[in-house]
Amino acid sequence: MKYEKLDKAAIADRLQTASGWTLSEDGSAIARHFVFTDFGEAFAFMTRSALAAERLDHHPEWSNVYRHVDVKLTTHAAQGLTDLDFRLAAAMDRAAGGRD
Ligand SMILES: C[C@H](O)[C@H](O)[C@H]1CNC2=NC(N)=NC(=O)C2=N1
Repeated sequence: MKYEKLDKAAIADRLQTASGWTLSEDGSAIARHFVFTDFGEAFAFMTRSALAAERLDHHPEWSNVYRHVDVKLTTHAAQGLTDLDFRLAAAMDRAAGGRD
């Protein structure tokens, strides 16, 4: 698959509608920390996110401790951010709201 790496201006633009996500220092990834009421809610979020990731064929780097989920999104094949990262970020935001 051909991945089009976003430039600085495009990343800044996409970040405006990805509230809660922060850009890594080197600009190659976005990250968000999700907190849920308990482990069950965190894991349900991860399940919904995993299904969204499969649909997009784009996968998160993440870790889970109890009710916390740390997510980092980057496109390995492009060694930077692409449209897919922001699409997955939006899907994960919806998954956190239980709507995905
Ligand atoms: C063949 C398949 O499309 C690729 O291996 C996909 C799978 N998921 C992926 N996920 C992420 N985050 N980056 C990738 O480059 C990537 N590549």
